[in-house]
Amino acid sequence: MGGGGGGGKKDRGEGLGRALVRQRNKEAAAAKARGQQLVISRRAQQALPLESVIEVSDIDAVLQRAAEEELLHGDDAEGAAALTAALGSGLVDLDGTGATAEERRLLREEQEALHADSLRVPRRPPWTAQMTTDELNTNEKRAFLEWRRNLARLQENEELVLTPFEKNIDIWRQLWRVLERSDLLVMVVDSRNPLFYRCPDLEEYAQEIDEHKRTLLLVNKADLLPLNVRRKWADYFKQHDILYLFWSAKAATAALEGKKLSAMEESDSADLDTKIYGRDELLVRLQGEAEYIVSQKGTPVAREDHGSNSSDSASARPKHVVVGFVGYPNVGKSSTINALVGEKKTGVTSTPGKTKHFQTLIISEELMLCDCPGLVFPSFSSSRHEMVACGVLPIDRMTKHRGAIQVVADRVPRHILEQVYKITLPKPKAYEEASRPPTAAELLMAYCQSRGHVSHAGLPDETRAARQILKDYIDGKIPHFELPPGEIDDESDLEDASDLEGSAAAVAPDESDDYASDEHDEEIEQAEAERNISHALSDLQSFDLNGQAAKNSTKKKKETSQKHHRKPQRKKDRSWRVGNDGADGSGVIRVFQKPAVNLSASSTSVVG
Ligand SMILES: Nc1nc2c(ncn2[C@@H]2O[C@H](COP(=O)(O)OP(=O)(O)OP(=O)(O)O)[C@@H](O)[C@H]2O)c(=O)[nH]1
Repeated sequence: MGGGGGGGKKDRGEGLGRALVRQRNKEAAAAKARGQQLVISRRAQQALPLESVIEVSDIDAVLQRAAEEELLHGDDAEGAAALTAALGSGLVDLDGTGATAEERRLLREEQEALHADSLRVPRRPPWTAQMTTDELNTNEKRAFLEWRRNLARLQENEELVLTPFEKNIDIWRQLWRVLERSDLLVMVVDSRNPLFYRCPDLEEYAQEIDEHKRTLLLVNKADLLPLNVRRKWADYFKQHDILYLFWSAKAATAALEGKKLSAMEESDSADLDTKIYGRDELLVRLQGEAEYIVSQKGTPVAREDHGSNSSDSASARPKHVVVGFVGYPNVGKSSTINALVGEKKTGVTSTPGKTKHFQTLIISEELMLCDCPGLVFPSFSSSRHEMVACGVLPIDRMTKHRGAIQVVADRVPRHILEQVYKITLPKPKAYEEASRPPTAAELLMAYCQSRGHVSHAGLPDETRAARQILKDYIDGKIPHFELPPGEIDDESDLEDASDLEGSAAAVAPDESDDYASDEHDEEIEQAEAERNISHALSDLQSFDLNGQAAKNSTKKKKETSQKHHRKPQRKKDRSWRVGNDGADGSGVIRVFQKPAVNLSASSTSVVG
């Protein structure tokens, strides 16, 4: 694959691109060494596409954003210099050293709790329709830099490790717009670790904009979570007054194609708290919640906007309730929207950070959806490696792969890794703790050996192995999930994990892997995943974190008829994005699908 004749051209292009990147890096390094700021001309900045700026080690990008015209040269030059210095030093080394000693960990936790309030989503400064665009712009940039400065100050505290987060104001502006427009905010999270992807401050911010706005936690990828684990999370969410529901964009998409995932069969026997909602049920619920919120406000649905552009006059707008979708990259926002719309409107890939602009989709006369680009919120604790493993930082930009692989090795039982990959991992030495997880080096070595992956230098090709393993982990081929705080894994949770469709594919060594070449092709990789899934279910009877052999090895896995439901996915196709709504440059799609069953008779239940 990969378009024969284009190879040479592509190579030349990459060469030039690399040279430019190298040159920019050199300039940035030189500027940093001189303690200078890298000033980028206004024209150059305007020409830049809307790009996520997350990787803090990319000093060029950080400085580029920090060098915002007069804001850095104006009345607060001292503070700006401090910000630049802090950004250039503290944030670069995020791998942290603090988690080694127990005392250090406790101290860090204490400090994190103390500074939890400082970890905020940037607020849009107050504005009025009378303000000029320039005024608005400057105010927003100023407030944003102040936010960056506060975070940079946090970094001066040695006990705190701030994870990479979104630093492009334009991406946050997208979030501001979605927040302002939405009646109901849907925070999409990955069910395998919902708290990692939840941002409580965003919920608070929504209520600051309007006290009636509510946030619903859409616990997506629930097809990867056994029923009894969903039960535990349901209890946790209810205890903590979190409005939530379980959902699987994948299952909903399959249902649109007339197929049923095994997770949905299991869901049929679940109660309201733990069931995985279907597409129509979700639409009913979303509209019901949003209408309830609007009724609480006491305003007619064609209400005054919460602060979008003045040209977007209330009278011209239809009577929709608006549901905004937000969340980290790769949690499945686009897949969810596509499933709700009933056809492909937003691109889906396993590469985080693909959605760059928010999109508006009119589902019916009453319901409008807003899809926000994926955002990496600032947080403490989780390491950069963890963020790669959780799919929020792109694998392809990963340079130190062992750290992220260690996250996988620590979380997935040794024997599951062995079964999934049909490899044998070295046992712990006599003087080591018998239950210790494999090291990243051991896992990578065993994987490379079994596949014969050798790099140019004749060494095991760890990079290729690491990318593949991480991809399998993120896609759910390697089963894993977190339990609510305080819950302890028990065997039944683990055994149930073996019933999950799409989990734990036994990936035979002779199968080609997704990273067979640098130009990995997503369609091939998805087709490969399909082939593997069917072998996995019976192999995972003994999913057991403590390494104990599973009982019930005779229990046959349910062979589902939907194993091959997943078609190879295409790359994100954004050709449908045409025109804009005239208000803020965002695309508007009129879908006018037949609304879900009886939307008007929807429930308005609010947990808690
Ligand atoms: N198993 C499973 N995988 C899912 C589900 N929903 C999405 N995915 C996968 O998760 C990956 C990310 O999905 P997207 O819909 O592109 O995620 P996104 O949140 O829009 O990502 P950004 O564009 O980066 O913001 C893709 O590989 C999807 O196939 C689900 O319900 N179950």
